[in-house]
Amino acid sequence: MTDATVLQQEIAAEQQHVDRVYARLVELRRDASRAEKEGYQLAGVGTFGALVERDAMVFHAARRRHALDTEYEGLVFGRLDLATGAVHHVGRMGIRDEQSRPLVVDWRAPAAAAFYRATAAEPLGVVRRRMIQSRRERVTGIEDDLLDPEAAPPDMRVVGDGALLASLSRATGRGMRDIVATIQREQDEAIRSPAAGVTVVTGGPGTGKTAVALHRAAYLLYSDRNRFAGGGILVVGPSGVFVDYIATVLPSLGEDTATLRSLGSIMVGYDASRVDPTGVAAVKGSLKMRRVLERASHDAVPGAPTELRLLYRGTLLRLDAAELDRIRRRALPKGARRNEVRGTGFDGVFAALWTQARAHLRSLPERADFEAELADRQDFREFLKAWWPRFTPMRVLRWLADPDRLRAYGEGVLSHAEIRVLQGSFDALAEQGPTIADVALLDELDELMGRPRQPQRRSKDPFHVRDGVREVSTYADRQAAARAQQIRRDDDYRDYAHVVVDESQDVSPMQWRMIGRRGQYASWTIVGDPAQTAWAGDPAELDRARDRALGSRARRTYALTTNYRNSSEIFAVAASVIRAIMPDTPLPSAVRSTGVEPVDVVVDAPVLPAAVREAAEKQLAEVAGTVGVITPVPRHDDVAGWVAGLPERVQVVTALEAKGMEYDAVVLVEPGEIAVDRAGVRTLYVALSRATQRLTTVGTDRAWHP
Ligand SMILES: Nc1ncnc2c1ncn2[C@@H]1O[C@H](COP(=O)(O)OP(=O)(O)OP(=O)(O)O)[C@@H](O)[C@H]1O
Repeated sequence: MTDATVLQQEIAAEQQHVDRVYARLVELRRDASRAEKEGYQLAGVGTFGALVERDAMVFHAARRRHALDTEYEGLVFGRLDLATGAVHHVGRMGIRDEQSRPLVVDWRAPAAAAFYRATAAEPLGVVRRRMIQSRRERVTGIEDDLLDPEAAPPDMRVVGDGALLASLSRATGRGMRDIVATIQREQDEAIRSPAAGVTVVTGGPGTGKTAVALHRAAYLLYSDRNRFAGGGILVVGPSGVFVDYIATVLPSLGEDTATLRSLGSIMVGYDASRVDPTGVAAVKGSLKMRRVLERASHDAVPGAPTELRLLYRGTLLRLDAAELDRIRRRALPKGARRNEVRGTGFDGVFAALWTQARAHLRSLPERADFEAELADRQDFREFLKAWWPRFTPMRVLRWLADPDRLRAYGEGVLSHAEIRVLQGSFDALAEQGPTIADVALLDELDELMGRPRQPQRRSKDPFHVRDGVREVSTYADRQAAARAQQIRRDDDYRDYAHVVVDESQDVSPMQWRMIGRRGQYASWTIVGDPAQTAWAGDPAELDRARDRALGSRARRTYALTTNYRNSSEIFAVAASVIRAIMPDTPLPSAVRSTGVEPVDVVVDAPVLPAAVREAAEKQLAEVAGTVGVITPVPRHDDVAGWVAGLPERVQVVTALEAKGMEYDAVVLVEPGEIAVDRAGVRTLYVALSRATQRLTTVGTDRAWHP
């Protein structure tokens, strides 16, 4: 029998099983829909117990049906033949037949762990591991590993090779794909690490840290759904571009309950994408800023009235600047939150006016009436509003655009050089909104000042209350509400059960404080690579801030060692750049070779635009997937103009936005302008390690190359 015939026969055998699974899926879907409807009909009974039962039934049925719909594609992707003779099929979700015998084991279940972990050296009871590739319901290919030849029955067939390599060579789309079918052993160990404490995953470029972090979120949701779906999982990435890139992975695994946020959008109401130059970001990210902001949050309001003059029953009552200052300071001792003690400040004004009135006026009403009289006066109310307004964090941060205020707040905390670095960096706040680094400052101010009291927002609740039980009016409402119920949280929700921080090497000390506020009761997964950090500040301070956010929780560290993204030719260039400044940093080994060497183009400045465009066009012709054009931050808009009109597969991003991203081909513009200092060299290392197939560097200077 030829190899091709054997393969066809094995495919046909797997197809039979897959057909059974999909037939069962149709039944399960029907059952789930029926359960949803029956749940609804329980409403007619009207007892409290029945209503609660109905809520639970409809909710679970809706969730199950949703999962059955989303995990349809590639549902079964693996098979284990065990030494005991047992056979398990592994897939995106667990499915049982009518007698409750497993047809598919969920990839996160303990029984599936061997699929990812068994090796020839340590087969874990597995004789043959089979990867099943399919397109919708059709099995298209099979790849086997014979792990324990001694235990193999004589008729066992082994077909194909290189499932992992085949999957790595597929073209890159706009979003990251899930790797559920080809998770490697060292990755699996990190994914299934215990839920408690802190799991730290390190590894060089392309080692699957992001993929691991996301699959870990899915694993935690599976292993303890009540805790993690109930409390919520927050996934933090560096930029909006990155969050878009990873946004589809969890839904593709049937999970849509995690909250994804970039560092610029963790705080409610902001979605920053502007970046500061690295020197500015280093000062803004430093813990010294806490003291600077604390001073700002206690300072007098710019342009506020410096005296109060009130004509009261023919007598002038007057509080001068010194008196008002004294009242403010007394109401706002160190550590007090300005928005929360506003009432105390007003009480101070009333008290000072009362003292004066008593000294100058012979007949006076009761004090309460005196205060009521004043409070009724428009001019007095306007004074109070201007003297001690309700503060938003943005309002106070904008004060730092004033050089005198910045100098006063920074005095003795920041060096003169640091104050100079910050000067001007808050000027664009009003017009362009905050930078990513500013958002952590706003969050700190929010914490320092407390919230202005806001009118309670009426939430759109589809339920109404009947006999003390929440009710909805229509079947459609109930379905929608049942699905939305578990992900409906307060906008400013902070009590996450788990926090995943990706690209953690770029989280500044101030940003660790911002994230830490959202994970005080959480367990954590921290993923990163110190060699890729763009942080130009003090590394020891970074460690301290991270340690404080994580507290005394126990830590486990996992190191990933294989680069699955870059061809070995491309990674060799990236590696030479980082070795020049960090000779001892452990580097992963790239598993795939394409035989295509990266190209370095050096041109004169006037022809740079044409050379960049030409390089992008060439790569479009050579790869089927995405082409990333990576630029120094200040050049982004110019370069976008140079490649305007090229197909959508071409994406222009700055070297900072390229963090965590992946493209089939990369055109890297002016690498020398990125590698201006040590932090810049690390950023260049990131940019050079984004491509799976092709890399062209185009610049006016080749000195960046070690
Ligand atoms: N086990 C695997 N099977 C198939 N593909 C994988 C596997 N592990 C990682 N990959 C692929 O390798 C690429 C890199 O993965 P990922 O982006 O998670 O790496 P990373 O360590 O976060 O990289 P970086 O630090 O450079 O941002 C992705 O395309 C991912 O799908």
